[in-house]
Amino acid sequence: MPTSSAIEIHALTKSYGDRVVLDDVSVDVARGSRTIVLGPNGAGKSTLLEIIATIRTPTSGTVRIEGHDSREHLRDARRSIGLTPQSNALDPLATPTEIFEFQASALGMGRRAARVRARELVELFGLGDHCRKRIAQLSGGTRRKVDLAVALVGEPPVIVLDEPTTGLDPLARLDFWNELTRLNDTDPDRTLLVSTQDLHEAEVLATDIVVLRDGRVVAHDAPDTLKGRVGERTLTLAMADPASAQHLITKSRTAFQAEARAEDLVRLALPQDSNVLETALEDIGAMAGAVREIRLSEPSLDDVFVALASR
Ligand SMILES: Nc1ncnc2c1ncn2[C@@H]1O[C@H](COP(=O)(O)OP(=O)(O)OP(=O)(O)O)[C@@H](O)[C@H]1O
Repeated sequence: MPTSSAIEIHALTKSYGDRVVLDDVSVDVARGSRTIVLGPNGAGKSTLLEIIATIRTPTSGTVRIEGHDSREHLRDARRSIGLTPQSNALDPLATPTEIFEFQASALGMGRRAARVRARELVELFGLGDHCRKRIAQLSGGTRRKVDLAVALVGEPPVIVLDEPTTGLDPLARLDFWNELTRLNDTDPDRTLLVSTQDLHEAEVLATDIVVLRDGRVVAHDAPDTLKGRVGERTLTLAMADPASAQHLITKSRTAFQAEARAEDLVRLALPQDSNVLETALEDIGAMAGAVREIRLSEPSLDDVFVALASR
């Protein structure tokens, strides 16, 4: 019976000589998720992704891709996965169409099927104007799209991307993120596993986050759950005067507290999944004229990273 995990990693270890780079890593990546791997430089992100993509071998442990053990059933595991590597590895003198057709042939497609697939990918990624230019003539953002398209030639259900938007300008990044979410939205069973150093990228894309530190998994959860673990959502109100602040603290059914830095400020901690906010807003509504400003702040992935990824 198929499991709900697209990737199952069990007791994975990778050592180079005495140096342990991945230390007993066990993670299940949910099918259809966009799972982001975070961690400081040298944490082992690329090593983990490359082992999953079957281009490095582990020292011990197992990886299953869509149920295929990557040692015992390497061909099936490879067919289930597409990798967009960290650095741009495309032939600068080839055109996107040539690259797609070459990759399709390498996957065993006949010439006609390869041509059809190349045309589909040009269409899918809006590469019409670029498909006959050489890679060296394309912008960084367009090259990254070609990298992603290459990973998709064989329509694998799992796509692995190692730091996909490094070096792209903000608009090209936005465009690339749209492509990634679209891929996932159009096929809810398609799984994306992405490593990044960019916490904004993680914020935009992640349905799940894995935090690696020193080759170990120190957290694996939904972004909001991780944020809830390292901090709390807070409602802060600036009241018209200290008397109104005091009035709200005494009258509200919720636990508003005075803010030490100013007498007209009050704050309320908002636990996840509770109706404290609803109650607080009703109480605030009753004295709306006395409220100057309302601010809702949440812990961010920066807070998660600092708390979990740094030593
Ligand atoms: N072929 C190798 N031989 C020896 N050590 C290696 C080799 N490849 C990687 N390492 C070491 O393994 C550790 C993890 O490297 P890896 O590239 O997986 O980390 P990373 O989290 O992707 O880092 P970054 O964010 O800087 O890309 C690093 O200390 C690196 O020096």
